[in-house]
Amino acid sequence: MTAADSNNPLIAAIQMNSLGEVAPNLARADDLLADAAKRGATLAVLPENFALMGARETDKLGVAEPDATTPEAADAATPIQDFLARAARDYGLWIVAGTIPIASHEPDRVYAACCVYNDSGERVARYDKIHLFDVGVPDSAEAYRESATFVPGLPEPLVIDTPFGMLGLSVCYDLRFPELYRALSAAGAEIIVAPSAFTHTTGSAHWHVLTRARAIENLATLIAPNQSGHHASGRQTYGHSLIVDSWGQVQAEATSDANEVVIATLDRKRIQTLREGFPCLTHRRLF
Ligand SMILES: O=C(O)CNC(=O)[C@H](CS)NC(=O)CCC(=O)C(=O)O
Repeated sequence: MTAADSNNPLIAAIQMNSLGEVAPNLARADDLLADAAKRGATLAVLPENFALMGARETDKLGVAEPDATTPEAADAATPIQDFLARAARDYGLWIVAGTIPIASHEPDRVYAACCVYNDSGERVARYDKIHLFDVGVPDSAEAYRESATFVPGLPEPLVIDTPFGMLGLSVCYDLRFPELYRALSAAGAEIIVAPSAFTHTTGSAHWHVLTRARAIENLATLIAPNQSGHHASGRQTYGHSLIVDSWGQVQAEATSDANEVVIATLDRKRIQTLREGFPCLTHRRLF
């Protein structure tokens, strides 16, 4: 298998243990992307918050950037987005860049933006996380209020045309909202990404079931890189980054709780064959 085999490209989920400073996280992401490219991947997906898992949620405000494709960025520094464009171009790799904090119209809240770069380093899409993690974790002292720092994206499915198929975008907590994935597959998605920072507690209980269910329901390949290990906040994330095929089987899974690249073959033909022979997507009665 080579990267040139466009019907069966290699795809990578990049697991990270991101810490509290941007520069070392970008250096680590750079190494991992280079490794994915060297191993023949044509698409690599970074986890949520790959550039910063800070001591406090509000640390993300301090590193938020204007959207580099807008006039507001003309006089501003955009080091994270510059890095992503450069890495995609240098490594000839499509990159789905987990999430990064991008400025909103509000002074004290930002978007959790998932930007996609093609292998020439052009940004071809931006999805803003729709569902925000405002929860108390049952039977634990853990509580999260993502909406204190983040503005939700508009509730619209985003699917983009790529050389390896129609790619649907989602992030982390979105995995608990199956209607988004229905909307993505209805809009043509064959591959769905879900870059994540699942907590260790909820990941142990739900990560494999949620990712596999979304793949099974939609007969779509799911690429779900996760944060892993302990972070500057003292929190622990679950790891077990996954590539799940369109029949819901785990094709590749991270085995460490550190930085790791997991790679699998995307079988595009199988997605089509499955959808024709097992047409549950066309048997829908409600949505
Ligand atoms: O915790 C951190 O520092 C980073 N986490 C994140 O960035 C995001 C928002 S708080 N995590 C999730 O959405 C977890 C969802 C989840 O775990 C579930 O749905 O069970």
